[in-house]
Amino acid sequence: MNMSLSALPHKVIGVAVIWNKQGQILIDKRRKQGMHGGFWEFPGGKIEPGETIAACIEREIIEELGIVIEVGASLMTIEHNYTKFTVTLCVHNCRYVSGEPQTLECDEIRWVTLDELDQFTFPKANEQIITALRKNLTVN
Ligand SMILES: Nc1nc2c([nH]c(=O)n2[C@H]2C[C@H](O)[C@@H](COP(=O)(O)OP(=O)(O)OP(=O)(O)O)O2)c(=O)[nH]1
Ligand SMILES: [Mg+2]
Repeated sequence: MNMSLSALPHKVIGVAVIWNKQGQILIDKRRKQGMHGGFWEFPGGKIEPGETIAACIEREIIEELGIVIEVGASLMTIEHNYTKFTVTLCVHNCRYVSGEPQTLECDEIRWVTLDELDQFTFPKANEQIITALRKNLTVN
């Protein structure tokens, strides 16, 4: 039987590319269970009804990592179809402000350089984000 994409759940996610003063980016390793368990990601999560993207990203980063950031410009918006759901990733560049990152909702946290990103496994949709960061492009 042919399932249309529209039959799948759709998630709209605010995603933070958080830069520190050393030019490193913060990534976290998702917990083992579920789809994309054990993958590395840029922190973020679902946008709640009535919430702006910036407010979502700020809230998610406090909830997941316990740190304060400043949400900056949009880097890009990505639509991606996974087998069991579809996502819109609203990716913003952000600046680290304060606090020590804590593994409140993930297994591991690292500050990495752009060159080091290859050493980590990300979900498929992230290829576009990493390419854009490397090219220092601003899309959308
Ligand atoms: N935060 C984040 N999510 C990403 C990235 N790349 C990517 O494909 N995603 C996808 C994977 C997840 O299914 C989704 C983020 O969802 P989430 O962390 O808020 O929550 P979830 O879907 O794991 O949990 P649930 O509440 O639906 O059970 O977006 C990324 O770099 N960062
Ligand atoms: Mg999340």
